[in-house]
Amino acid sequence: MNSMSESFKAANIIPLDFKAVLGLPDSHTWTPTTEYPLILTESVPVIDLFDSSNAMSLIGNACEKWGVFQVINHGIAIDLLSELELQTRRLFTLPADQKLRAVRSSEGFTGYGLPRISSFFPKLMWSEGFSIMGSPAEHARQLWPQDDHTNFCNVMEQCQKEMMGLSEKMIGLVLGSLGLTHEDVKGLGCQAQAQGLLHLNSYPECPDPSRAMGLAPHTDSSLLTLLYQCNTSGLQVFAHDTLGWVPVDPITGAIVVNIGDLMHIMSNARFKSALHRAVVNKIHHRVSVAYFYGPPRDLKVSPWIKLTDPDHPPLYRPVTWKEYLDAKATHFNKALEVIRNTTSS
Ligand SMILES: C=C1C[C@]23C[C@@]1(O)CC[C@H]2[C@@]12CCC[C@@](C)(C(=O)O1)[C@H]2[C@@H]3C(=O)O
Ligand SMILES: O=C(O)CCC(=O)C(=O)O
Ligand SMILES: [Fe+2]
Repeated sequence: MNSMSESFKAANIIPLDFKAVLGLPDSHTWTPTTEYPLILTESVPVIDLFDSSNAMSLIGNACEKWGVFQVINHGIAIDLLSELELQTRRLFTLPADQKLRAVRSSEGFTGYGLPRISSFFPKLMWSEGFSIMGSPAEHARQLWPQDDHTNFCNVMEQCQKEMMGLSEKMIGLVLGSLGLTHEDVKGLGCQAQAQGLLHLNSYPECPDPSRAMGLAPHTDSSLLTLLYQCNTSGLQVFAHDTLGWVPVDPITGAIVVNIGDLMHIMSNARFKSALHRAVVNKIHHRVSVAYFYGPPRDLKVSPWIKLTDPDHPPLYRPVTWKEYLDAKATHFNKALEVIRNTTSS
């Protein structure tokens, strides 16, 4: 085990043992930029799903302006979200060597590791993650070989189920706001085939937050992402009109909904995927949980016919989620440009 963790360390592909360092190591020191200010006078919309009379139009406006909004009264029980936070903290507070038993393989999607976008930056991020697709039992056994991991698995499985349900509901509302029905987008909105990935994020207390980066600016590759911030601030969204970073203040029990790149493609760029980042702080160990919702494995995603006409030609060529993730792994924030039709303006 030791030799494996040593070789990963040498290649810088496993997270730091955050508890073992006192100051910010050079490997994690970013040059602070003042290029884009923090904007405290604006905030992303908060939409009450219980008030179904105008939720759809509020969602449409939020997707056009921000690509992100928060939902309340979404139907996922607060007790389950609290359990989710507890189990997430339980995992990340394990000793570093224990977490490394469940390290994500280079080709794998699941397990413990650095943010996948780390290779695009000269400095490392002040965070670690753990991805789950389907049953987490195998990784849970590696993490807790002696202890009971039933609770961890039950909570993660229940959350995946609930988040899949909420994603389906949100997709319906987002499509509706574009004037589309499930009939128009055959192949989407079918729980049996849609794919979801639950991703736990951990941002330990940081000795020098102004020179560290929790999660560097990125858009998600999904159709949409649900994010539970566990009541600790840190998420910021880039506002393209005012050119600044807007904090997404956590609201107890609220879930953040992000438009991902695949929805950007399907809406023919009417809805922009939201550029966002996570900052860290000195006092709190912040955890968050993202659920990436995507189309069925073999479905080629392309701009919806109904949203295109001679004045609005399809801007992107068809891609599967897997093909898009491959493009993202090579081109990162330029992936959307790479799949843009060359004939469109
Ligand atoms: C399905 C996925 C989306 C994601 C890559 C992944 O395979 C699993 C982790 C996801 C995540 C979480 C942190 C930010 C992000 C850009 C990354 O590096 O890994 C996203 C990826 C994404 O949306 O492209
Ligand atoms: O932790 C957060 O607030 C953001 C997480 C995120 O952007 C992600 O997991 O893709
Ligand atoms: Fe994200």
